[in-house]
Amino acid sequence: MSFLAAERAVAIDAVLRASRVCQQVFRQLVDGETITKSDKSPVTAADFGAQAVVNTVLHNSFPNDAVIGEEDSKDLRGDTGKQLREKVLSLANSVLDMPLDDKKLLEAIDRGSHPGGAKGRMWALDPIDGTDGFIRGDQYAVCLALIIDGHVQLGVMGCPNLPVDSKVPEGERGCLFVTVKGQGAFQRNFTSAEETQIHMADISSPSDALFCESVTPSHSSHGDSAKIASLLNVTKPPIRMDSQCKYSTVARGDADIYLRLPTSMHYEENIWDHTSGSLLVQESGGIVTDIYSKPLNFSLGRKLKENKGVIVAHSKIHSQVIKAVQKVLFGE
Ligand SMILES: Nc1ncnc2c1ncn2[C@@H]1O[C@H](COP(=O)(O)OS(=O)(=O)O)[C@@H](OP(=O)(O)O)[C@H]1O
Ligand SMILES: [Mg+2]
Ligand SMILES: [Mg+2]
Ligand SMILES: [Mg+2]
Repeated sequence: MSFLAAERAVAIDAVLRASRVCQQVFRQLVDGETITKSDKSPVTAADFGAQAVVNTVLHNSFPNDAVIGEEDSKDLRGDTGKQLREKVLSLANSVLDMPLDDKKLLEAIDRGSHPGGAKGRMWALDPIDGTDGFIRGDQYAVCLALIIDGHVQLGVMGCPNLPVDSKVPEGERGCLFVTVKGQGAFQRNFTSAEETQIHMADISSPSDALFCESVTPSHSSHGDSAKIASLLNVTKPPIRMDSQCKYSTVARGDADIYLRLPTSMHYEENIWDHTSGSLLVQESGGIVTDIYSKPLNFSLGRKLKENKGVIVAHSKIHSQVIKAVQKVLFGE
């Protein structure tokens, strides 16, 4: 059996089930069902349901593994959380083989509270990355990755709204991206287990590149990215897309550069916003660093404490992109 074959199969199963939860919620989502968290970001029943489902599936196969997950059960507890808790419970049970009760639901969600670190096996989970996109009906992703001794070894990303073939945007939607370090990057759809290897587009000059970046300007500076594009003589307008679908879009050759440019030097990126996506790009021919050209360091806890921003490009042009980034950000 190949390296991490069992983990790969379990992670695919977990992400497919969690994606079904998200799709169900979207069909039923009504105004007023979004909670605003203390950092002003949104969360829905689907974020909690997807985290409960992934953590339950992982626990059934790998009970000793730690999980670093975005959500916690605070908003689902007590009388005030009863209505949401019931909804999340019924959603989770609709895709699980063995039903959870209230207690097991909350426990499953809170198994995502691991602090992270440099030693051992730990899964990083973003039950919905791009919750803003999810609420709008745009792109979002269920992102799960396995980190061993501080290095991402396996990544699975479910993108329910992403067209299977970008040349047929109105065609079938729902892509699953799977990668194990050293084994390449693969795409399949939600309805068949057949996998196709993906590669970044072979590009030799940044001027031919297509950029992608966040939709929300507070997540990545649109102004700085326009200056970088102009310095690199890029003429095509950027693709704006929510979530780690940006990484998968670059990995399968539909865009060439992903820039995440800090809007504040105080913001620390969450590891779950980059774990599966960064391995996917590396396994399809790209380089992922921060704005200082440092590799992303996933061994320092729940945040990328020693990195600022993220710069993704094909290995042939990454150093030229970094030069332009540094010129615009630091005048170097
Ligand atoms: N200030 C700031 N800077 C950078 N990143 C931030 C910031 N604030 C929040 N977040 C995180 O952004 C995650 C969503 O990123 P996206 O690239 O999808 O942004 S966007 O939706 O396209 O605007 C989002 O992930 P989810 O909460 O999982 O959606 C947040 O973890
Ligand atoms: Mg969030
Ligand atoms: Mg996220
Ligand atoms: Mg999230």
